[in-house]
Amino acid sequence: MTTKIAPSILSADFSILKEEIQEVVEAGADYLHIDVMDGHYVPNITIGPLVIKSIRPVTSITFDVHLMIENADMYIKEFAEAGADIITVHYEASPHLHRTLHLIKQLGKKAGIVINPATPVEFIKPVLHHVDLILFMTVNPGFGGQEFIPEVLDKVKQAASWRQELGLSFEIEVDGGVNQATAKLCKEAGVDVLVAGSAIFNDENRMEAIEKIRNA
Ligand SMILES: O=C(CO)[C@@H](O)[C@H](O)COP(=O)(O)O
Ligand SMILES: [Fe+2]
Repeated sequence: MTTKIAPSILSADFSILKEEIQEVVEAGADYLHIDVMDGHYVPNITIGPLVIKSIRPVTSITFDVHLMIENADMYIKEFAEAGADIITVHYEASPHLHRTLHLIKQLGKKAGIVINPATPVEFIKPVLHHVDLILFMTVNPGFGGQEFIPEVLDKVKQAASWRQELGLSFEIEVDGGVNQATAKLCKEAGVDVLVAGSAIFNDENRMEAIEKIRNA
């Protein structure tokens, strides 16, 4: 199966966000990765449901919404109604994971769980049956343009092997520092979806940037 590419709009030019989105969609993106940061869970503030709602009519591409917020349960319905397709919550910020994942699914959306580079993959084993996607952060969340942390790939391999053993079908996604070189390592480890922000939006030729990562 070919690797899916999810451009992260965190690195887009927000003054022309509509055009930036249209460009990566036309260039062959599979998902649009949307980073939501609250200034509490991570030291940065980005976009909320209002922006997602306003870009929803621009494209029918899958909106992959990465929540880096505290009290996610309070806002999930709003993100679902705004147009999210996949809603991913941080293990580290979700004290009642089963409840949170159930809430996302009840709203008819795909449920994802994300763990930081230093969080052991064993911590999410109890919820593997309840997720559609596992996102492995390959940088510490908060900013684009950081350096890839290769140790995370051992966790990716472990998740891929559990998936096979348990007969599950969740997707494995990585996020942070993905470029042509690191994409190759990710693919070898068993990654299905590569998020890339700066490597795509800092390249004038978005189609070429996407293909370089996809075919790494
Ligand atoms: O969630 C995050 C950062 O917290 C990411 O989605 C970044 O937007 C990835 O950016 P690059 O590392 O690819 O530049
Ligand atoms: Fe992200």
